[in-house]
Amino acid sequence: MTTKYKINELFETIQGEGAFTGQPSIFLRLQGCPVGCSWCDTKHTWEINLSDEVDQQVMINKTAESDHWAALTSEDILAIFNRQGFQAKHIVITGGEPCMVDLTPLCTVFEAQGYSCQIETSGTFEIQTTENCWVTVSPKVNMKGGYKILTSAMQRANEIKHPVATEQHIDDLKALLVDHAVTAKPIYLQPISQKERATQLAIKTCIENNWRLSIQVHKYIGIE
Ligand SMILES: C[S@@+](CC[C@H](N)C(=O)[O-])C[C@H]1O[C@@H](n2cnc3c(N)ncnc32)[C@H](O)[C@@H]1O
Ligand SMILES: Nc1nc2[nH]cc(C(=O)O)c2c(=O)[nH]1
Ligand code: SF4
Ligand SMILES: [Mg+2]
Repeated sequence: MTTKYKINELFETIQGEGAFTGQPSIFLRLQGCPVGCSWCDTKHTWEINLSDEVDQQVMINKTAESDHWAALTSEDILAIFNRQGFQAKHIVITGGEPCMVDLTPLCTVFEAQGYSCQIETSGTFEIQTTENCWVTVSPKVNMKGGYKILTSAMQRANEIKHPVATEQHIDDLKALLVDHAVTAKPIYLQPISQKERATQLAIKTCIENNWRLSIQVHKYIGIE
């Protein structure tokens, strides 16, 4: 049977985070995440209720965040890209937690059509995707769901992007890098929710450690 993915949002915008910041991108937001970060931007994606399934057109036409999702195959998704006239050639698969499902079939189809793929993941599930896919791991420590960061995810990561608001978050990241033997990867600090104190902490810590700053550009310029 052809795999169907539960899609909460599908839109074209500018990537606002990490190494691809500034890149026109098509975003696919998958439904479902059990990790439970208290400051999560996308709490509307957490629960998967079968009663929240909607038609693809209803999902695409959403004007506000909701927990509605549509079940789509890779081919359904490609057909929507074409119908919408999207020009971006980079696809960001996020959520929710996209790595709860095997993304290999999806990324294989996209890459065969000339797209590059990127996954945004918490690193708490096995990362199943193509070799060329860019993987952004944003490790989550001590969250409500109790999920643990996998060493395989830290090793697969092309970049590590850590949300920070307190010194504890920096200490958590340093411990993770040691525990999972991570060396020579780009490390981004991302201030949580544009808070002034978090941003100052991130700037200072980036300079001290030769890490990079990711400031969720889309929120500053008011795009999706
Ligand atoms: C919404 S998550 C979805 C993908 C995946 N579950 C994850 O956590 O990486 C996408 C990115 O947004 C970050 N994020 C979520 N809420 C945030 C917030 N309030 N401030 C800064 N970054 C946030 C996450 O850490 C992650 O890098
Ligand atoms: N513009 C834009 N860039 C993003 N980068 C990561 C996002 C996410 O929610 O995963 C995101 C998002 O929601 N919008
Ligand atoms: S892992 Fe990602 S989607 Fe899940 S709660 Fe945390 S930030 Fe939100
Ligand atoms: Mg977002």
